[in-house]
Amino acid sequence: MSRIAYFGPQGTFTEQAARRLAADDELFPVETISAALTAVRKGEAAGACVPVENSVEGAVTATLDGLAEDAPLVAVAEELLAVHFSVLTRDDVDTVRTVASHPHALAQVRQWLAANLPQARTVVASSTAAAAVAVQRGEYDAAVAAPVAVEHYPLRVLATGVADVPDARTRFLLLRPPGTLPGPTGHDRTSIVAAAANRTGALAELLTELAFRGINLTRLDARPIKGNFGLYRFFIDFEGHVIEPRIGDALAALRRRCNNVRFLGSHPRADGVAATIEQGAANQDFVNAADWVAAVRRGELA
Ligand SMILES: O=C(O)C(=O)C[C@]1(C(=O)O)C=C[C@@H](O)C=C1
Repeated sequence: MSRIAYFGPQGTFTEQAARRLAADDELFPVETISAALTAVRKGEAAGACVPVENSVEGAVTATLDGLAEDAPLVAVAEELLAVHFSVLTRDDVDTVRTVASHPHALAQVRQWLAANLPQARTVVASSTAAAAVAVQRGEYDAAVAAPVAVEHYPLRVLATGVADVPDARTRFLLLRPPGTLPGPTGHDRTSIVAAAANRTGALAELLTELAFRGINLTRLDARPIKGNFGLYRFFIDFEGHVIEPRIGDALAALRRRCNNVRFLGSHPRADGVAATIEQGAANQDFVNAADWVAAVRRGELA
């Protein structure tokens, strides 16, 4: 049994994801995403569970930035959770004047808050569960939290099933130091972060390397390279596993073209969606083509 740090405190959506991703491990909460990554880098945890993207609010930037810098970590598994919230308050609150939560959570319930608690001011907390803790302490009147939070913090449930977008989902990663990769399944996702050269067409060239090999993107995010105004690094997720010839071929091309490429993992997709294979871009096509070149070099074929 190993120790896995998760973005806490107890009662976050991330804790639920960690329970599924590392069911046999000992889980411990840390206050921030950055602290979860640091725990792994310092060897205090064997892995970390953190959110990476939400279908309504997009990238969890603390996770992206944390993966691009410092010692490399790789995603070995992912989990997808449906996200709808409970609004929690204390028994002594008559009128809700302040509502606290994680910024991603507040962004997912903006319309609900405007319609149901128009008088309330929103306050940012480090996580949904941290907001529940603050309400319990009397710092704020209500928290937008995961439904399980009420099992940890004895608060009054003002509303449940709160979500502006009914099928909102958040994707979570289980991160570990580089080591053995999970095996390919046919429904994998590979993630990289790359700093394209600062010249016309550099990003287009990078994406074309993937497109040429029939590789379907599942996400593209740009984040500023801090301290270099106007320069960005690109987080690119695509279908496939690094062990596959077509993916290895694309990664080698990106490595040639980019200033910097960091591999962030290949692992099965939580939604089980199989990779799209374009005509002429199957792994066997790459193997056959390489065999043909080898035969030409040996003078056996022309
Ligand atoms: O605060 C939490 O409960 C988290 O796990 C973080 C987080 C996020 O970063 O997106 C996870 C799921 C929800 O979308 C809202 C917040």
